[in-house]
Amino acid sequence: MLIKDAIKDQQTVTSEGESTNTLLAGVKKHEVPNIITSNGITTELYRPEWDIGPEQIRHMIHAILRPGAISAWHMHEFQIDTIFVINGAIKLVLYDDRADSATKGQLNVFHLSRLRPTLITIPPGIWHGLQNLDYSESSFINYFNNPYIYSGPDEWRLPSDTNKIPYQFK
Ligand SMILES: Cc1cn([C@H]2C[C@H](O)[C@@H](COP(=O)(O)OP(=O)(O)O[C@H]3O[C@@H](C)C(=O)[C@@H](O)[C@H]3O)O2)c(=O)[nH]c1=O
Repeated sequence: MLIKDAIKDQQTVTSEGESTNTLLAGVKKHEVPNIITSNGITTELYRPEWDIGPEQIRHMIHAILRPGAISAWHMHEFQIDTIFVINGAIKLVLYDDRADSATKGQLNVFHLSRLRPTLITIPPGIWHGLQNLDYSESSFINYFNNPYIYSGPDEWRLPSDTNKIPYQFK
């Protein structure tokens, strides 16, 4: 007889290894191949004709997270973020609180690593948080459609342990 609290796994990936998760409205995911070369690895991160990222990259940052570190929660009114993990392993959690969104109230959780190079584009209005899952520094680049405005950043925040977002980092 099963132990009372046992929970049966549901499908999480297809036979092609694709997540069965539905992306939040406007969120885009684009895997990019590593080109193995005679001297290393080359990976494209932006092409204007891809259906990912902003029309034009107008700002870019490289952010390093210390082991286990959390960077949450962020939201932008006009900035489109495109995240690519450069090294290590990072959990990216998205939460849709947009009043008119078909996916309002829903979450996306991505486990990102250089082992499966993936670009994630986050539209304005989507709350997002990241956590370094590794035991050493992990880092990501984030390229934007707007330059960072030092005098008035397009940046809204909630504490990483807020109860306003139905997700708790551990
Ligand atoms: C984003 C950014 C921050 N800064 C400064 C402002 C502040 O003193 C310091 C840290 O700022 P932040 O906490 O915003 O940077 P960071 O901790 O890297 O957070 C970033 O996380 C990702 C997920 C995002 O969504 C980005 O918009 C940004 O908020 O760096 C810049 O000088 N230029 C920039 O482009």
